[in-house]
Amino acid sequence: MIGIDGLRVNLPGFSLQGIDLAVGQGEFFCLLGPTGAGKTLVLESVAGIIPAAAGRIVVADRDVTGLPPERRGVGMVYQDCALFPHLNVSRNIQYGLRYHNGGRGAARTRHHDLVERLGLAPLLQRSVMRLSGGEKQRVALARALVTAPRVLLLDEPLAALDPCFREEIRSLFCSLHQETGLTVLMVTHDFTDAHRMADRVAILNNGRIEQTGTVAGVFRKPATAFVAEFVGMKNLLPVSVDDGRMAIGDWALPLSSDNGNPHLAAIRPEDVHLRPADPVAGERLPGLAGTISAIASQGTFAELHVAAAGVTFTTIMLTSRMLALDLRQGSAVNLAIDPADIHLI
Ligand SMILES: Nc1ncnc2c1ncn2[C@@H]1O[C@H](COP(=O)(O)OP(=O)(O)OP(=O)(O)O)[C@@H](O)[C@H]1O
Repeated sequence: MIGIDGLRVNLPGFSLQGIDLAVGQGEFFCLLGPTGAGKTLVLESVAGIIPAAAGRIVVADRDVTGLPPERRGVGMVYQDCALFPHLNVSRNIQYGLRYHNGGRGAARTRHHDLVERLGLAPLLQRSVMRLSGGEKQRVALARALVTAPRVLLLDEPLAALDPCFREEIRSLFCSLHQETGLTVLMVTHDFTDAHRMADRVAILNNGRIEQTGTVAGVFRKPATAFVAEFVGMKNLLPVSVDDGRMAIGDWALPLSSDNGNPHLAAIRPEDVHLRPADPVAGERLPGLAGTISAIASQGTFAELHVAAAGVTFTTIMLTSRMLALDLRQGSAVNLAIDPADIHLI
């Protein structure tokens, strides 16, 4: 439904360097990456706001590379909503139709349906300056959808919302997507959004795609150290390989022939299980003796750094459990890590 082939964009000081992406009909696809990675530029290229220096963009089987924005069949919602402050809610929504050809009757029906669906009826005459963050996003969404776009582009639509509205708008996007089967390409730098909404994701770094895959695949099996760090693999530890065995620090483990020649072990913090020093009788996971070297409180959770086997492992634990076990800096502990949870890069 959206095809991006070899897209290049050259700007002073930044370029998109050969982006390839295929988003299927009805798919909810998230483009993730740190700030300045080029995510918005990819969306703006699809929307026709930024010209491509090379490559091809296809929307709904039509090559739109040379078409102006209003003829591409895309609707776009921005982080800050980009509503017109001098127009009321109703006129902001109708503005979306200004540059679009199409039946007036059908547009009126869509306008009516969207106003109902998005709960905007009581707000139609209100100035957009007097709306909450969540209401503004609903108006921006209605303005984008009133043109009946073939695809919806969302540029960090949740980033400016406080947590309460964020959940409301997340649920709204999910149900709208399920009801309409619309193809969605959304930019975010929050992996929670991807977990909640996306079928697949691509991770962008400095103008290039590092990895594309299902949310679970990228989360559990990052292809590069950059992606591993981005998805929160707090343990990225050097691996040495010798004679069919590998070692993480002093911890020796078997190396299967499928593992190739890894240089990094990536382990999620929640997969590093910490117990008080004496291993529980019958413990089946391999244990490593260690000492807590630092504790960083995160409120409900605490991040614990544990020196073991000559390296430092990072784990997380409920603060209440940590206090109940009387764990503190310097406490002797035992770490259990299932080798199946070690992802080799
Ligand atoms: N019109 C432009 N002219 C020149 N440089 C630009 C333009 N638009 C974006 N850039 C630069 O291109 C780079 C990528 O910008 P982009 O907005 O795509 O990043 P992003 O991944 O969406 O970041 P964020 O998450 O912070 O929004 C940045 O360095 C930005 O300053």
